[in-house]
Amino acid sequence: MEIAAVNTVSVAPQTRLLSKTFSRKLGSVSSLSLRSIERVGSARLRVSAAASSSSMDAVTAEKISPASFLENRESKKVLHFVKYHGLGNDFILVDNRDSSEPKITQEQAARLCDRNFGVGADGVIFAMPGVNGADYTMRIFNSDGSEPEMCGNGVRCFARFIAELENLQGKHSFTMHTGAGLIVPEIQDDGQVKVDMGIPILKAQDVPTKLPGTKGEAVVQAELVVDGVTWNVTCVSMGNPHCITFGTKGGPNLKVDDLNLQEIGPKFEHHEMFPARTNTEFVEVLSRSHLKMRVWERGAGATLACGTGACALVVAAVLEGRANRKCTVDLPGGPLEIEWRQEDNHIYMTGPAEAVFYGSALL
Ligand SMILES: N[C@@H](CCC[C@H](N)C(=O)O)C(=O)O
Repeated sequence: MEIAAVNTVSVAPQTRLLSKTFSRKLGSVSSLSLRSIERVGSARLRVSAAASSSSMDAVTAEKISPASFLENRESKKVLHFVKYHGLGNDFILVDNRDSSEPKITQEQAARLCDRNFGVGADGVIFAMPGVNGADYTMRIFNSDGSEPEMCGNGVRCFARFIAELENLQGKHSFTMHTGAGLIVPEIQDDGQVKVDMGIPILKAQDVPTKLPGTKGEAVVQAELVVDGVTWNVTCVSMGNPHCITFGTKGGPNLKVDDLNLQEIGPKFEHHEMFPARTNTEFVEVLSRSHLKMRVWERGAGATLACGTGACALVVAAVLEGRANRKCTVDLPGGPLEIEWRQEDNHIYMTGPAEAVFYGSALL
């Protein structure tokens, strides 16, 4: 894949996403990076030099180059996107409301997610028409191209993306169909998004894990041998599978900063006990209402945050008697507020989601 630096491209006139409101909002983002991606033919991908500007208003009338971008910008080959992140867990959001088929393939998504040869992201999210009475459908491809059932940080980004597309102001909630069923995000007055993440799944075969149940059908503080070391793990599905550990058998409580995630993460992800692979959360208990975690995500590796992971680990901490039902979870990218509510058994996650740049890719 050949990379060529090209002049910064302003795609504002071509994208319907850049409403006046959106432009104004993006304008308030400091050090905004604008990128434009162009793939020419099948093998070449061009990435513009990232432009830093203290305000969107300063990014005006830039030279548009190369010519092939101009030629193709109105054609079907152009993919317009907006990049969002939730605590550094970053996604390319695609307005797919006119079709129930994703606008790009899983292979194309993996190429766009590449941090050296593409836009760079932990995944691509498609905002699609709703099914079964839901307002919208969310589908997501991981950065390796695989398709997970759910994504917590992605839901918050999705909600903010929909609010921009539909020009919704203030507090607003809607329903989303996902691979994990119906999910209900609510945008708060302060811009944070509170999400009803539904009921955690604990039955071993539904997580799925081949580990035998230790508390009825649930896998709680079970032993898992990884690379010759016995870890204690609890398995929870939030629609997608999670393996949560607070440390090794008989070992001290985890100090998550000391972990070599790149080495240990893949060994959990591909462990034979997880037939659908797994996300893994390594957790340090700071107090009964304050937990700290690092995550190795299935299909994406070490990320700065994982919303479903934060929910799953609070469930695990409660089941293991380590924490209360309402916790602050510190992730590498920042904190999330999580509550596993006794009354309805649902988990609620509250946190931010921000737009960071928009662009176009020629496919
Ligand atoms: N980061 C996400 C989870 C994304 C999916 C995950 N990699 C999987 O394959 O299950 C989140 O915020 O929940």
